[in-house]
Amino acid sequence: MPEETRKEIPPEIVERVKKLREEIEYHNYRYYVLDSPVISDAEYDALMHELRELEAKYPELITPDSPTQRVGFKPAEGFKEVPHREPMLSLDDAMEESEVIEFDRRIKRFLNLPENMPIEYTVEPKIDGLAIELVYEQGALRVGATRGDGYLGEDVTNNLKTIKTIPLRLRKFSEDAPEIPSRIDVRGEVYMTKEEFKKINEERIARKEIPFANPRNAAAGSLRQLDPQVTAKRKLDLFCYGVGYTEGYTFKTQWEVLQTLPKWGLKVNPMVKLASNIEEAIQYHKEIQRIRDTLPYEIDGIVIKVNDLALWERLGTKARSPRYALAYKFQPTQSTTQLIDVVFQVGRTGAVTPVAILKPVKIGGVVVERATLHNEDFIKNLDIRIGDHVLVQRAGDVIPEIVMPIKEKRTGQEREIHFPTHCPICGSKLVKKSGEAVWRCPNRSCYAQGVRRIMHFASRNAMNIEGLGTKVAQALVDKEMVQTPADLYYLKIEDFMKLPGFAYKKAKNLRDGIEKSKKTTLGRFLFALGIRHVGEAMAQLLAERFKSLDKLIQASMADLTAIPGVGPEAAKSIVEFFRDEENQRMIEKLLQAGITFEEEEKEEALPKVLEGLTFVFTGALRSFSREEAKEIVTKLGGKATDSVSRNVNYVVVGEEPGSKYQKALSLGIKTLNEEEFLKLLEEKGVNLEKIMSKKTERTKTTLF
Ligand SMILES: NC(=O)c1ccc[n+]([C@@H]2O[C@H](COP(=O)([O-])OP(=O)(O)OC[C@H]3O[C@@H](n4cnc5c(N)ncnc54)[C@H](O)[C@@H]3O)[C@@H](O)[C@H]2O)c1
Ligand SMILES: [Zn+2]
Repeated sequence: MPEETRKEIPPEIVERVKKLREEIEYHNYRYYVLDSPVISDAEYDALMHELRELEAKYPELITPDSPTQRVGFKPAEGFKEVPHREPMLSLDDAMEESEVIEFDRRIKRFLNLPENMPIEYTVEPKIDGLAIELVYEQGALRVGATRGDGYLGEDVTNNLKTIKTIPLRLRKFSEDAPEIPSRIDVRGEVYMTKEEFKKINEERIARKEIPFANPRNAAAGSLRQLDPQVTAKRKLDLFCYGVGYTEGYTFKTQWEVLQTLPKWGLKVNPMVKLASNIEEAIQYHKEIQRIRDTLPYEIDGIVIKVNDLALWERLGTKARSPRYALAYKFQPTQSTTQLIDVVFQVGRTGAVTPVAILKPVKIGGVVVERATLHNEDFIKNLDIRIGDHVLVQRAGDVIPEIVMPIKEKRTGQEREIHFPTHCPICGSKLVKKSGEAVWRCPNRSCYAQGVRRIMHFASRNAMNIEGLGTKVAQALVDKEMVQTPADLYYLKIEDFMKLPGFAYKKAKNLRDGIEKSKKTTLGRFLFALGIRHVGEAMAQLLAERFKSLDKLIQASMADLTAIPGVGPEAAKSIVEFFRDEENQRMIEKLLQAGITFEEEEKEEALPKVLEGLTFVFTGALRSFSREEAKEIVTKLGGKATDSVSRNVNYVVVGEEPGSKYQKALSLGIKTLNEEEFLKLLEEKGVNLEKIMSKKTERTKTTLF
C-alpha cells in the first residue's frame, strides 16, 4: 500500500516540496540565526503555507525534520545550549475571523463540548519580539535562554541581566501574592521600542551598515550577542506572558498566571484581558488593531489562549504548536519587490524627493507602486541601485517607504542612482543647506513649485477654492497667468476662458470660487501661504495666539518660540518667510485683492461643563495639537495636567502615546481615544463645531 501511494505522487511535487524546504531552511537561518531576513514575513508565510498544503495533500511526504514540524533554529555557534524543561513552541496563526471561529469550534469538537457552550479565553497583544525563558530557582534568576529550536535554547543570561525590567530575584510585591515557587520557568517576549529601533537604524545607516528590517530583528540581533556590553547599549524591554515548568505552585488558569507574575515583580502587558467567549476575543482584536500604531512597540496581532489550564492538558500540542492557543494576526506591513526606476519630485518648498517606482506589490491588501527613498544620503549610505530588490514598508498612515535593498539578490545588472544636480523641472542648480539632508530648487518661479504652491493654496483646508485642481494649476502656471497665488485674484473670466476646455460657464464658476475664497480665517490663510514647517495645526495655533496678521509678521524668534508647540525650526522659518521681500509683496497683493479674516470666537461663550475633571493628553491628536486640546479643556472649566496620578479622571491617548499611557493603564485610569474624547464633549453639550470651526481638520501631507 505505501509503495503504491508513493508512486502516485507526481515527481514535480516531490521536487517542489524539496525546493520549498531548502528555501525555508535558508530563510530560517537568515531570520533566526543572522537576524537579517531577505524576504518579508508575509512572503515567508506564503512559502510555509504552500509547503503545508502540499504536505496535507500528500501526507507521505511529511518528515519529522520538515520545517512545518519544527520550531525556529538550533542554537547558533558560540552560545551555550540550554535545554527547556518544557518545549517552547510556536503558534498557529489566523488572518481571518472565520479561522478564529473555526479554532473555537475545533476545540469544542476535540473536547466533546456542545457547540453553543462558550469557552473563556485570555487575549493578549502579540508583541513582535523574540521569545525567551527565565529560569528562577528559589526566587533567583539562574539562567535565561532564547527559544532556539524549541528544545534547546541559547544561553543569554548575562545579556538578559542588562534589561532593567528583568528581576534578578523574585519577591512578593503585594500582600495577596502567593509564595515564590521553588522553581518557575517564566516565558516572555523581549522587544525593542519603535523609537529605539528608529534611532539604532538611523545610526546604522549613517555608518553605511545594513539596517534591521524591523524591531523584531533588531531586538533579536541585540539580545543574541556574545558580548553583553553590546546588549546593554540597546534599550530592550520584556513582557512576560506565560510559564513553563513550575515546582511548588500550581496555576489553574492563564488569567491567574497573568495576574500573579506582576505580584512577583515580572512585567506583564497591561492590556491583557479575559474574554468570556470567542466573539469577545474577536472584538479585542479589533480594539487592539485600532490602537496598534499608537503603541510605543510593534505588535503583529493578538494571542488567544484557552483560559482553563486543565483544558491545555487535554488539548495537548502538535509538533510545532499547541492546540489551545492561536495567533490572530494583523495585516502585514512589509513586502519585497523590485526597484524599477527613481524619479525626482519637486515639492512646493522646492525640496527634491527621490521617489522609487516599484514593480507593483500588494502590502496588506493595497497595491504599492511608489515609495519614498527619503533623500540622497539614504540612497548613498545604503547603496541602493535601480534594479535592486528592496524591502518596502507601508505602515499606518505613513507614506510607503523603502527600508533597505536586498543585496543578496543582486545580479550585477543593477545601475547606480544619480541624484540630479539641477532641478528636473526648471534646470536651476539645486542647493543644500549645511546640516540638512534635503536638496532644494532655489528658483521661486520654478514651474513645479509654482504648480504645487497654487494647488496647496487652493486646497480644501487652505483657501478652499473650488474648481482649482492639478490640471488648472498646471495650465495657469504654464501660460504664465499666475506666478504667485496672489495673481489668482486679479484674473478675469475672459482670462480663464483661455484655459483648455474652459467655456464661459466653467470660467465663471472658477472666478466665483476664487471670489468666495476671499472670506476666510487667519488660520486657513497662514496655512495656505505654505510656510515651511507651518502645517494646519501650527497655522491655527499662530492665528489664535496672534489674532492678527500684522502682529505675527512683527513677531520675533523669541516671541514665537515662547509658544508651546512652536520649535526653533518653525520659528526661524516663519521669521524668514515674512522678512522676504517677495513674500511681503505677495501678501500685500493678496490683502489688496480683498482677503478678509472672520472674527475669532469669544471665549466667554463656552460653558464650563468640564468643571472638576482633570485630563492628561498623550500622543499626537488629529483634530488639534496637544496644546490646543489642553486649551479647550481649560476653556470648558476642566483641568489639564502633564502627569498621570490618581487624581486624573481621563487620559486621552493619541498616536504614539508615551509612557503616560502605560501608567494610566497600570493605575486603572480611564483612557479615551480621540473619538471618545470628542464624543464626551459632545455628550456634555459642547458645540464642537463652534470650537472646531477655527480648527479645521488636520490632514496628512502626502507626497503623491
Ligand atoms: N522573513 C523571514 O525570512 C522569516 C523566516 C522565519 C520566520 N519568519 C516569521 O516568523 C514568524 C514565525 O515565527 P514563530 O515560530 O516564532 O511564530 P510567531 O512569532 O508567529 O508566534 C509565536 C511567538 O509569538 C510570541 N509571542 C508574542 N506575544 C505572545 C503572547 N502574548 N503569548 C504567547 N506568545 C507570544 C512568542 O515569541 C512566540 O514564540 C512568522 O511571522 C514568520 O513570517 C520570517
Ligand atoms: Zn525648479
